[in-house]
Amino acid sequence: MVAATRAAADLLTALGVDTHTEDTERTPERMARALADLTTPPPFTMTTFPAQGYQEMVVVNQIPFTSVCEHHLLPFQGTACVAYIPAERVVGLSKIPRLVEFCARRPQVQERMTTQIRDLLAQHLAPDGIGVLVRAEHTCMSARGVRALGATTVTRAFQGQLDNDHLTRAEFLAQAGAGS
Ligand SMILES: Nc1nc2c(ncn2[C@@H]2O[C@H](COP(=O)(O)OP(=O)(O)OP(=O)(O)O)[C@@H](O)[C@H]2O)c(=O)[nH]1
Ligand SMILES: [Zn+2]
Repeated sequence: MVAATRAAADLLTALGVDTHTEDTERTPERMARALADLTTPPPFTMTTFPAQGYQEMVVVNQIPFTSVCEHHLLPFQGTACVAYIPAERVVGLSKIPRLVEFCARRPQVQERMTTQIRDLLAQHLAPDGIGVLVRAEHTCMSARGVRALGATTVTRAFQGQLDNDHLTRAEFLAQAGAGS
């Protein structure tokens, strides 16, 4: 963290921010820690169990996440809805928000985060179908630049039955609140 703290101090100084007041003398260190927290994926392991005859869609909705756009390193925040149709196994439910967090806590673009969630779930679980819908607000688009406060971006990724079967996909989109 020493190098990052020094770099943060240099950046703040270059921007004309005083880092020598009582309030701001530890700001470079806090800034370095905060940015490391936002850009370092936590460890991730998957736990699965036998499906025991369960064949219907499993939907985990309203999963909150915070990521940072790789263009401005500013946060984008929102929710993900992740669904799958089991083949042989089901996944430990908490592992789905953990998977979302694993994909979010790194410099990202929303589209790639969405497909990474799908592809990692496919790799670890091999289900019959996957649907991912991510809805987010980008502060690089609301707090600065175009200042489109309240604009939300929706991205989706599908695989297997959710990709091929329009009725199944429509059922997922209704669950994910895609129309709202
Ligand atoms: N597709 C995509 N674009 C993103 C995402 N996050 C940020 N961006 C965009 O990345 C683009 C970078 O454009 P540039 O023109 O290089 O940067 P800029 O001058 O800061 O652009 P403005 O934001 O329009 O002021 C902007 O249009 C951002 O809105 C994302 O997750 N997905
Ligand atoms: Zn951005």
